[in-house]
Parts: sequence; C-alpha cells; structure tokens
Amino acid sequence: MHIRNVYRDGIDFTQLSTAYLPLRNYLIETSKSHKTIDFKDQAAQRCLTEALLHRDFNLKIRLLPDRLCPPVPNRLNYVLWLQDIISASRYVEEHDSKSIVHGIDVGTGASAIFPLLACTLEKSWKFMVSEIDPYSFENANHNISANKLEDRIQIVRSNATSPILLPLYIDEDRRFDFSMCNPPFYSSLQDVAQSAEAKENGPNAVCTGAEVEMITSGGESAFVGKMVIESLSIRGRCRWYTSMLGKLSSAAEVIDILKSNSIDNYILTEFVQGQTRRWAVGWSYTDIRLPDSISRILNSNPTIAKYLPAHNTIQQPVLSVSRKSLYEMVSSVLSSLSHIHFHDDPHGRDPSDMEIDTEPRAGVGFLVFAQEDTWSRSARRRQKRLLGDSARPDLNLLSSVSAASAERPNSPADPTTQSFTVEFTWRQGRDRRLFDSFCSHVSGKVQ
Ligand SMILES: C[S@@+](CC[C@H](N)C(=O)[O-])C[C@H]1O[C@@H](n2cnc3c(N)ncnc32)[C@H](O)[C@@H]1O
Repeated sequence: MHIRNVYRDGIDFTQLSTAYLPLRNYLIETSKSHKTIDFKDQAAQRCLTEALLHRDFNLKIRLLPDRLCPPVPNRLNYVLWLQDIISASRYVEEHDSKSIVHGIDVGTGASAIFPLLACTLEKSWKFMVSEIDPYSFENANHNISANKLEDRIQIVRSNATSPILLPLYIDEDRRFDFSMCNPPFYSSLQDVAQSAEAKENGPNAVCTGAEVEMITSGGESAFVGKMVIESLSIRGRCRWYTSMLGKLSSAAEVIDILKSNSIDNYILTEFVQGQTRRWAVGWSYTDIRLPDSISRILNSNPTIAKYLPAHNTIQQPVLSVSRKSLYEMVSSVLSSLSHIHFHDDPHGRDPSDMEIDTEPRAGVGFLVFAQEDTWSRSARRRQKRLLGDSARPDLNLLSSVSAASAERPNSPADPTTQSFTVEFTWRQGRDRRLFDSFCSHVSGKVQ
C-alpha cells in the first residue's frame, strides 16, 4: 500500500463503528478483541465504504445496491500516486499550493469516488469527469452536490459513440494535468465468471458491479488501448494519461501498444491492497521524467521487471566523511563542467526519506541544467571548435543530484568515512543518452 495510505496498518472496525454508528449493525466478533464485517454481505460492504469516507474524508456518499461498491484503500492508492506525479512535476513547472491542477476521471461511476477523494485531499484540484451509464451519472451528480463540490467537479454524459477521452474533446483549448480511469475489466460475462479477479474486496468479497461497469468489448486492455490511440492526436494537452488495470497481462498489452506507437515516456506501478493487486499505467508526450519511486514498481519480480520503463533514478554508492563534504565534492565536480548551469535544489530532499512530502532541505542537492553533452572529452573538443569558450546554448533542466544520508554508519575498510549515495534523477528531456552520460561522468569524478 502507498506509504501515505491511512489504511496501511489495517482498519479497526470497532473504532470505526464508534465514528460511524450504522456500521455497528454489521460488526461480527471473530475474537474477544477483534471485530470485522462479512465481506459477502453487500450492505455491509457499502456501509464500510460510507463509514471510511465519512470518518477519514468527511464525505457523504450514496452508494447504489446494484452498482460497484468502491473499496476506499485501493481508490486512495491511485489518488496518492497521482499526487506524487503532480508533486514531481514541480521540477519542470513551478506549482505552488495555489495553482490549480486539472484532472479527468473517465467513467467516474455511481460513487464518483476518485474526484471526491482527490478534491478532499487537494484543495487546488478540479475535475472534469465522464460517465456513460445514465443511472450512475445521476447518482454521481448527487454525490458531487451532496458534498458541495459542483464548482470543482464537472460531470459530462458520454455515450457509445463518444471518444473515451471525451473531456479532452469538449474544449480543445483546455489543458489538463492528468487523466485517470478505472475501466470495465472484462470482455464478456463468461470472462467475469472465469476470473478470480472479480473478488475486488478480498477473497470472500461480493462484487455488485453492473454489466456496464464490468464489461467492455475486448476487455480493459482494449479500452485503455483505445485511449492510447486517441491520445496520439491530443498529445501534450493532457500531461499524464493514466489508467488502473486489473490484470498484469493487460498492463503488458497496453505497454506494447505504447511502445509500438513510439511512446517511451511511460510509467507502471502497482497498488496492493491485502491479497488484491492492481496495476496502473501512465504515459506522457511531454519531456517530464518521473523518478523511479513513481515510474516503476520497486522490488518487482522478473515477470514484472520486463515491462518496466527504463530507470530515471540512478544511485551511486560513495564513501565520504560527512554528507556536507559529499555535497561540497559534488558541487565542485559540477563547477568544473563547462556549459552547464546548476543551483541548489529548492525541493531537495534526502533520498533516504521515503515520504515525498518531507520538508525540503538546503544543502541536500542540486538541479543541473544542460543542453547537450559538454562533459565528455570528445564533447569538450567539439564544443571548443564549434562555439568557442564564451558561447552558451540554451539550457534545460536535466537532472537533480542529491547526497543521501549514510545507510551504514561506518565503512569497515575506513572507519573515518561513511557510506553515502549520490542519487541522480532524470527530471526533463528527450535524450536518455544525455542523462546516462552525465551520470556516469559525474559518478566517475565523485568516487
Ligand atoms: C469499473 S467502473 C469504475 C467506477 C469508478 N470510477 C470506480 O473506480 O469505482 C467503470 C465505469 O466506467 C463507465 N464507462 C464505461 N465505458 C465508458 C465510456 N466510454 N465513457 C465513460 N464512462 C464509461 C462505466 O459505466 C462505469 O461506471
């Protein structure tokens, strides 16, 4: 589960029922000190979702008995990942807490859970959401109004002939920061019956989804595949296109579609909720690059590893007497490079801090701007010939470089030094070779 997911340590049902009294009617005692609910009971499941949204997000929600009951921890994982994506984009375009972030939710469902959760967590976010099913559309509208979010969540009716990314076709001057989607998973009723994946809330959960929510021709990979094809003509007007997927094989199919359309800037993550795993893919036509913590599944197994995008974060172990002296050493290496520009990273965080929202710290790292390779020996010769020493090309953000805290206090080989990590993160650009060559050049000098 995401590090900021409030349900990481599980849910205390007894405590929850004191904050939301209707849940008491569904509590089952498994031992003297432990209570749960019957996940096979649809009404109990709905009450649990209502209770969590009420207690933890102050949201009032009406759930329909014959539509999907969204599990809050899983939906929250997706929203938190999007927060990370937006937060990492600060490197490329200054976002302060007041600048508005525009999101799209394709198929918001009867609950409208994604925009409700996201707007509660992020006061500067606004949504345009779509829904094809008239019954779900009405209820989503009700939930948006019940929470007084009509001015921040606009809902549009889609139909079978509309593009999947309908909100991007309504006003072609409008730009969006991201799109999100939890598509219908299955290709047919038979597919639903066969798939153990139908058990979204855990092995014993019931699924209350209607056909329109669960089934789409060709299944989820065809749905997201269409989205990729539509995005080819919309391109950077939406910064990050993303979708959740219920099967790893679907993620692999979508990644094949991305690659066959030469979209190399893609990301793949997974959401783990108890025994259930979901995946999410994202892609962008911009030159914004996201750190591995967002763009790749960390600690993945070999089956998943082959679908992952290339690393945007490179870590180099180094010995130094202190982080301050390592910081100074990196600074002096960067100063020795011609035709690059660097300054203190205003978002600098110690990479060993897992929390993305930890306070920035001065003296942790740098932002490095470059236009082309000016550091390798051959590049330096070429540069001299073409530009002379005074000419300076336009510089783009290339990488952040940071000095991480020591993982081990002392190196056995030399007790006066400590083991540190210099971390390079590709932040912006189209030429991966430039980033790779910069990392290996600076790593070689810092060692
Ligand atoms: C799996 S449900 C997800 C609902 C909600 N977002 C959630 O995560 O709980 C998929 C939703 O997409 C809607 N849908 C299916 N095709 C659509 C389309 N082409 N455009 C908009 N919505 C669509 C369905 O009616 C359904 O509400």
